[in-house]
Amino acid sequence: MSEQDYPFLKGHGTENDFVLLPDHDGTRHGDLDPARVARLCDRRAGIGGDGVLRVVRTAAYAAAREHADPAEAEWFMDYRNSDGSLSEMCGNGVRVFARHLLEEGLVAPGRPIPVGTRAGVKVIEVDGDRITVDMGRPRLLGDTEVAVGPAHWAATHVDMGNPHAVAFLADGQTLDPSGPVGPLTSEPGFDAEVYPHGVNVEFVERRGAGHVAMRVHERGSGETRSCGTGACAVAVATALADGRAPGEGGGGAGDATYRVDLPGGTLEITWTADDRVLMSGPAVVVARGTTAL
Ligand SMILES: N[C@@H](CCC[C@H](N)C(=O)O)C(=O)O
Repeated sequence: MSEQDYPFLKGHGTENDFVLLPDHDGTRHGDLDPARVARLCDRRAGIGGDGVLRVVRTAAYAAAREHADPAEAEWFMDYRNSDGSLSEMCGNGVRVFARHLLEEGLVAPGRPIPVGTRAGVKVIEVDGDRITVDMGRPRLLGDTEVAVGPAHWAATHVDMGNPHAVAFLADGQTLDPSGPVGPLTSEPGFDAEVYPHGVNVEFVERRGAGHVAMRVHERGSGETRSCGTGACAVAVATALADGRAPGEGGGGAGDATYRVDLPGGTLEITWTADDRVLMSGPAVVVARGTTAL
């Protein structure tokens, strides 16, 4: 191991995969350079990942203290997309992050784990293989439109801390890459006035009562095999369409739970009667090592 080498770990939640960089005192990585994030995430020349999770104490990182109180959340997830850009939130990432904290003995077992993010503090509970995060209140911001080539769809604008456009396929359309959604090798079209900082776009196929399937093109990472905030946005938009949204005028009488199938696995999303979104599914750390990248 040379002096430039530093530790990393690799983990994923339903195959949404991340490089974790422990930097507890915030002295090792400073403000992560986007080019270095891209090198780490490169699937041929790097470690490979949809994003990077820097593991830093909230108290040790000035940017973290703008979003989270160190007294409330000891740890901060400094998230970057694979192109090096920042995002406010990553739902699968925060579940992998909690798994890592627990495995390393950095948090007490059997207790809720608060983690600071750029979208505020999220609380995670671990029950064996299942990791559940309370994503807080979704924001429903109206209707918009997305496009892939000549095909276009009406979409629902949902903010889960980060921006999403959820498009339901028409009857007879499928998510198969041979269909109108295609292989998603480039960014879908969207309204730049609605999303000046870009957007994560979800395409949804209904599978039955309380059950949907989706594919996602993520801002800053391209098509991924899963997106936690995307699955939450999809469940919220589906509940809205089904008349199951909580609260006055929403029509819902209690919790609305959806099974969301993604290429990399299945997540269970509940929009609670008191207007919080809970996301559950597996999250694991699969490797550790050192790198000089
Ligand atoms: N995969 C993530 C979302 C990551 C951030 C997103 N690409 C953005 O730019 O907002 C998830 O699991 O939520």
